[in-house]
Amino acid sequence: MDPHTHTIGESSSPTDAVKALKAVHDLLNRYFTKSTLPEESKTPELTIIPVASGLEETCSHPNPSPIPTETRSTILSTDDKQESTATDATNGVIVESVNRKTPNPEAAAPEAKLDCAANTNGPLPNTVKQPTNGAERVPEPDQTTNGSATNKTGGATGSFNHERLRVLADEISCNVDAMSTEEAARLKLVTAALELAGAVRPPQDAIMNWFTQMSVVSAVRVFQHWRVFDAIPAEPRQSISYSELATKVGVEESLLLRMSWMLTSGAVLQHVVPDRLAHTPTSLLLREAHPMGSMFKVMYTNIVETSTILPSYFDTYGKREPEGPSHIPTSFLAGKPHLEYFELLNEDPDRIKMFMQAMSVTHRRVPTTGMYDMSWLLQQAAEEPDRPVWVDVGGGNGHTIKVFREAHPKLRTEQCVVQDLPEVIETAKEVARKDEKLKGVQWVPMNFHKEAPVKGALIYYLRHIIRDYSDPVAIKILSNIRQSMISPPPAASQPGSTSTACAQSSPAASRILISEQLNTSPPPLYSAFKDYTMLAIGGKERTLEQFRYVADAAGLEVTTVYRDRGTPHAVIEMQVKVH
Ligand SMILES: C[S@@+](CC[C@H](N)C(=O)[O-])C[C@H]1O[C@@H](n2cnc3c(N)ncnc32)[C@H](O)[C@@H]1O
Repeated sequence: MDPHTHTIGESSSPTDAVKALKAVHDLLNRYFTKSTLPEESKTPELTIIPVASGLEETCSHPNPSPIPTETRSTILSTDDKQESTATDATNGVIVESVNRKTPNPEAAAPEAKLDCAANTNGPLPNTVKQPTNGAERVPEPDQTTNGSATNKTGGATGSFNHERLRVLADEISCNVDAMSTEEAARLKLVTAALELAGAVRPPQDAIMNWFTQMSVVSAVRVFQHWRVFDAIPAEPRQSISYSELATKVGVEESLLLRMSWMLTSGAVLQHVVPDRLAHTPTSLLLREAHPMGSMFKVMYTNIVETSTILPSYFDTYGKREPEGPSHIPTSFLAGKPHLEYFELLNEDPDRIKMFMQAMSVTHRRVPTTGMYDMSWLLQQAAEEPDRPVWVDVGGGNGHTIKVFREAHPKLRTEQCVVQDLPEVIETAKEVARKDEKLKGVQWVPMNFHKEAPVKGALIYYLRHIIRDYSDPVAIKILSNIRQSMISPPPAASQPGSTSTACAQSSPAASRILISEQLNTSPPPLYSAFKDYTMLAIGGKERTLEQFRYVADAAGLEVTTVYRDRGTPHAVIEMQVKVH
């Protein structure tokens, strides 16, 4: 074989991975069926905090059916002061209708009835408990994609919960066959494997593992800065010698070599015998042009760089949640504490561009469409053709509207509005001029801390907005929108409107849809990390109870929660409080 060529990911093809996992499973099974354990591994049992993961139930289904990502049937009957919950077994969305006196119009639609018998997948991993009262019932989300919690296995406490380890081994086995075709199966497998690895790792190794991860992260950031990832050939089976690469990026060869070792041993790059370097699928994502490369830089600043000033930040502002929107850890780090996070980003055109590029990867991990029942909305939009239907508050360059329009072509651009900061809108409008899919969209510059200029829209959509802010700031943003929700829609207030349909039906009440993570308390690792990154910018991820708190303080109430099954993401619907 030509030593200068190789196959990316050669050592870990899917077939090898499957064989390896099966072998691990067999080994573990043999190990667990042994009646005795070595004396030294027997440590006193410690208290284990139960955190439901849903893995146990999943395991009764070795080959779950794929979860379609589009369209969700819904709901629900809505009784006074009573919550109801249903799981759309076909499509994987959990819908909760909560605490609303007025029945939802869509609840009566026959096609909206949930048919649990149609669930051919067997019981869902996150079966929801029946409600007891309005405040208590917060069903556990499917945490299988959210990271591991070794306290379930007892590994982190120095003892082992063998039953849990068996469940994990089964989980790995259950999902091995399906993982190459089903994203949900792959995620479950990865999560179980991580938890298993964490559980069988001695505590010292766990901490040593943090050091290796810190070193990998540090070396990645330096290589990004030197543009090393862009200097390595990206074509399959290509590599570059260390000496050629050193010349290309202008770095001493011996230094480049040492830094590369961190990344080849960390499986970020691939060493090709005898003296060459090649990309892996992971390092390809870290190149300049790739959104994940931008996301890495954003996270590096918000987590790693910010961590260096967090102690002095809290010494300065007090050991409490940042109130924001200015005087937050990231602006303190930048030496410009008077700025808000987005003011800081907007100061530097390259930085805001990088941020926007980074945000585009969230669509893969964080579902945008597919959770909310759009059928009633599209029907209402047709009945009120002059009314603004979809106001995307903090909608950036219209990327989310585009995703919705692709999924729901009946959503007319003329009824869609994108609102954002004036500088963002200016650029977005320019770009959108060449984009057929955004033709007709209205672009409205605004500041959501001060106003909500479009009155009486059917939906005010806030994706990844509220979580950027503390409770007082979130309450102000929601209160501003509430003011516009209680103002009449333009069609109703404009005499001589061309709409005839409008005259036949009364305008539906405005709703707010908040699309972001819905936390549990305590959250699993992946959700906790996201909340931690929000702390750096003065924001927070919220539980349902915390959403209810900000809604109530803004004169709103949470009416329905549409929870995605595969991720901790949800759409939280709010309406103006009626009592
Ligand atoms: C985290 S991004 C979310 C973008 C988009 N909603 C999404 O889900 O991808 C936050 C957005 O809020 C906008 N924004 C920040 N501060 C704002 C303000 N005071 N008024 C209006 N928009 C603002 C930003 O420019 C940015 O587009």
